[in-house]
Amino acid sequence: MTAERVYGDAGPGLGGSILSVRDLHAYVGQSHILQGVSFATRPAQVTAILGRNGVGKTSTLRSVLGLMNHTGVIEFDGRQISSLETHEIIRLGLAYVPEDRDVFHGLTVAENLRLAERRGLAPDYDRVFELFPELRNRRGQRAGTMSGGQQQMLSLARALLHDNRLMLVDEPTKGLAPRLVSEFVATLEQITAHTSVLLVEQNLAVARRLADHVIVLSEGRVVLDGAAEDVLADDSSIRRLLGVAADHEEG
Ligand SMILES: Nc1ncnc2c1ncn2[C@@H]1O[C@H](COP(=O)(O)OP(=O)(O)OP(=O)(O)O)[C@@H](O)[C@H]1O
Repeated sequence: MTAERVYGDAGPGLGGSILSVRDLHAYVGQSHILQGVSFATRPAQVTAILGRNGVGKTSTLRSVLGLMNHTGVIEFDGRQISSLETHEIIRLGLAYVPEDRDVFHGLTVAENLRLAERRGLAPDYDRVFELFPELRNRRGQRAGTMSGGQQQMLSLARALLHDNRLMLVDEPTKGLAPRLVSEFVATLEQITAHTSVLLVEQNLAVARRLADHVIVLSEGRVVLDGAAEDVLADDSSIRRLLGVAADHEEG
């Protein structure tokens, strides 16, 4: 199944793309969650996956990471990774920032960061503290006592300790107060300036600010795929598929 509308040249299997997904099917028990998802990220760009609740956005990220039962072809840097274990996939240079913020509440900021260090690689604490100066000041604080926004920063910081070819980031602004969303997006903009990102995002204003390329999922399938400015300008499709107007600004 191909997208119902493809804008420009964003078809699956695009030459030079870091991640290419073809005919991805994923299952939870008897439920057929992803029903032939195909797309390719573009080099050095932010690809946003949009869609209503439950359409399979998180399942797409989890399948790429080998965390979900799936079939199909997933290529990372030209290498087929569908049959690899998650730890092998991560080691190829893929970072995951999950929706539920993978911080250890009982551990301090410094301990959370130390646990994210990868064996044999030098962690880049300078980069992390430059992006998140507040975390330097809170090194001794238990993560569970920090605000949602601060925990989200820590979750991102854990992924940024090492260089990655691609970051998979799931709804980073979810649950953040509107005032914090804008601040957080500014930090994400700095990160996306030099790292390719596959971003799941429900907030259209955030997608508009960060995404170069957009795919829209509906019922486990890609239904729109193209340059962000083209896809997000298609008001009737956005209204139908996301339930909001394309010019709706939130947060
Ligand atoms: N572990 C699971 N057990 C049962 N159902 C699941 C599981 N994981 C996903 N699903 C179902 O698969 C469908 C897709 O879920 P997924 O989380 O991928 O959607 P989503 O687009 O990310 O939604 P949301 O925006 O709500 O996070 C949903 O109907 C969800 O209930």
